[in-house]
Amino acid sequence: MATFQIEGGQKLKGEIQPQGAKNEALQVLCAVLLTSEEVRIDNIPNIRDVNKLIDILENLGVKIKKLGHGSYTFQGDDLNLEYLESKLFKEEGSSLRGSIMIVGPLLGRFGKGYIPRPGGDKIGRRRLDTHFEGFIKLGAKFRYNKEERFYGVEAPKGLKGTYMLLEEASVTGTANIIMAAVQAKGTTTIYNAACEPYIQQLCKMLVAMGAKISGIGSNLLTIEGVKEFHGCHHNILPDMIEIGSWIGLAAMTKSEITIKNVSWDNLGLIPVTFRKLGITIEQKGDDIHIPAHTKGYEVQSFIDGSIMNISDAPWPGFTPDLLSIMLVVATQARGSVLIHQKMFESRLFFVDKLIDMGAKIILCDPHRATIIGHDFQSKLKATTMTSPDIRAGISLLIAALSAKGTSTIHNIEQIDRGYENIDGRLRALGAKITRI
Ligand SMILES: CC(=O)N[C@H]1[C@@H](OP(=O)(O)OP(=O)(O)OC[C@H]2O[C@@H](n3ccc(=O)[nH]c3=O)[C@H](O)[C@@H]2O)O[C@H](CO)[C@@H](O)[C@@H]1O
Ligand SMILES: C=C(OP(=O)(O)O)C(=O)O
Repeated sequence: MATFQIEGGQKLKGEIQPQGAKNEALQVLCAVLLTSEEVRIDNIPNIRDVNKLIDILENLGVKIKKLGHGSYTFQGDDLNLEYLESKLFKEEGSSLRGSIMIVGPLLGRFGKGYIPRPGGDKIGRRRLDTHFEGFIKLGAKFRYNKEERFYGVEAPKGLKGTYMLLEEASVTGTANIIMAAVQAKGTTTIYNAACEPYIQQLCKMLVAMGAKISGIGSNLLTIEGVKEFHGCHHNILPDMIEIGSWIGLAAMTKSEITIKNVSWDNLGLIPVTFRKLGITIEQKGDDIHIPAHTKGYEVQSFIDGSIMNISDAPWPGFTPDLLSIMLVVATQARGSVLIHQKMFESRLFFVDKLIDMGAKIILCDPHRATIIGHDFQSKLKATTMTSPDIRAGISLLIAALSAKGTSTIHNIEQIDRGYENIDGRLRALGAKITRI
């Protein structure tokens, strides 16, 4: 278990280039399984979860060439499907959430797809029903080995297009079903589809490979199945969650930071939501400039004067992955705010660490926390803590960077799951952080 030691209270300054998006990378990497031709993907982030998925693809027999930083080619022309029933796959496949998305492409191409119960953040129940209900609708037979926690779907005679209304707009579920449906016979209509930029990017890549998809960007997708998929060249968008993390970090440490090439058009409500906390976000071309908030930032109120409430919703609503960061940034705001995490039931428990550091937070229930900001009148105090999940981890790191004294964060592998060389990039901005 690795650890960060952070000397808080340093002002940071400079430019940051966001990494490629983790959640998009996990989808488009699985899409290489659709074709025997070579697929090139650029801007792949060098993070733990993505590297684990690349290892899984390699063990499945995909030929992988690294062309340069973040650029790879993949060719799945001679796959080793026996790996799917091996002990190694049961270990590797269960270590991240994104591995679930190999099932859809494999089911469509080879008539079978298996997966151990996938891992990912321990942030509450994470069901897979949407994925498997979708495959069943497309004609697959489903089986689940409870003892081994091993899922399987099979469709030896191929998949058949159909209409489906998803029970939830599941991100990985929608991606998985799309990658199966593009290979099904006939037309599939998916209503209540998730439509995050990750999904839009996946659909654009699939279209470049030969798929026929309309409704991209909406929650109603129509897919005409095709037989052949070709190679393509895909470029991953900047990671909007990482961009939000840098915005929060800049505000809370009163630092002036420019985030380069953010793909502003794909940020949805992220800038508007940070502005609700009073944070100044300047758009300069496709960059975001955060000036030093020397006088702090003031929580806005609603038109009727009622207390600010920030909550998550499926896209184009505000992403749940930035609520932990919003919460930590609110601890130094002028004013109060209610953070409502509607999707995940265990994602707010990390606030006890912030309370230890002196933050004024009332955890109302597992989904809601009220934060009474300090307006920098009182600094958070350094402490020793353990990172419970990826976004709580980065939030605790932001708290430690703004705190008085030296903090220690254990289990930073959680942060490394989604943030590329976070300590090196922070040091380049002037932070005092060591990995031990
Ligand atoms: C690898 C990956 O891409 N992970 C992302 C993906 O996870 P993932 O695809 O696993 O998450 P889902 O979209 O399936 O759902 C996440 C949670 O939200 C709940 N839910 C979902 C949809 C809905 O309409 N209503 C609802 O309440 C689900 O019950 C579940 O508890 O999407 C999540 C939700 O944006 C993000 O936090 C994760 O970072
Ligand atoms: C919840 C997240 O990731 P995962 O779905 O991979 O666990 C996240 O990225 O915030």
